[in-house]
Amino acid sequence: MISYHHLTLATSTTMTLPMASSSKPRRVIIGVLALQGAFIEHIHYLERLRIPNTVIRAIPIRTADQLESCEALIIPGGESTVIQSVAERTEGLLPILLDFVRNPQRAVWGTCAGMILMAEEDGIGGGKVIKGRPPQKGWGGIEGLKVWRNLYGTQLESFEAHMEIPALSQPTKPFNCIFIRAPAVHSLQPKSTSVADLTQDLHHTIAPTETSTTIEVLATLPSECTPPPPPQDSHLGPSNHEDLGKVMIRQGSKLVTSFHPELSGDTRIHQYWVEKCVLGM
Ligand SMILES: NC(=O)CC[C@H](N)C(=O)O
Repeated sequence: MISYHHLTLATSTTMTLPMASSSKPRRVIIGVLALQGAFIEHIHYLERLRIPNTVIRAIPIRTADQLESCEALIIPGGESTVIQSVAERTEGLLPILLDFVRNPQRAVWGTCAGMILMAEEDGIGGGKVIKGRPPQKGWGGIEGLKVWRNLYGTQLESFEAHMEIPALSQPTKPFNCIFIRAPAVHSLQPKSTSVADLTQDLHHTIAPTETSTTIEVLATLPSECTPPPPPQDSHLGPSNHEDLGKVMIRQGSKLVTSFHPELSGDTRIHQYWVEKCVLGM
């Protein structure tokens, strides 16, 4: 089911679907925040997708105007403190970015550092505290998500976990999940919504009235891979041990993954996000 080993170069084939030729294709512009980190890989993966009757244009986002031209956004992995500080120093960008990320109608996907940035406003712990700067703030996106930066350890503790993810196409084909100084979920306690664990369920359905708010846990690491709990006396409060291994979480149009699908050689998570969160298929 799941194998776990240290990081090696990953190769795999991509999945493509035939283009339908009949009706006028839907055009969608997807932005990838390009302030720092692994943004170009996401652009390349989006360009590889083949979704019937859909034309995807993937563009790098560095300004508020560019963001406003997009329907959906990926916040890539990299270094969340650097992405935050470049966003702060880019005129007019941060307020538009925060509105975009917090708007339930906008599809947003955060990978690794991007997941950190999609935590609650006061929901980030761990990592280095930079002297003279206030604690890093989350931008929001997933309700009740608190994360702990670098809980799996340093770059040297990077690892791969081959996991079956039931929500994806070819669900029994393991996905190569690559963790690089990944954050762990400190706790996932939404105030007004429910959390559905879909890691085992191949035939799940979420009632239509709940789809916009229900939090769906789509992948969880096995217990032997989960990191040790963070300090219990931090400003985040006690962590929830059961939440630590949750590595792929969706809430309506929002998705977070603590690993790097854009380095896996496999486009199935990009396909999933575009189909379910961006196009609502
Ligand atoms: N691979 C990554 O995106 C690492 C995230 C990084 N540890 C951070 O705190 O932002």
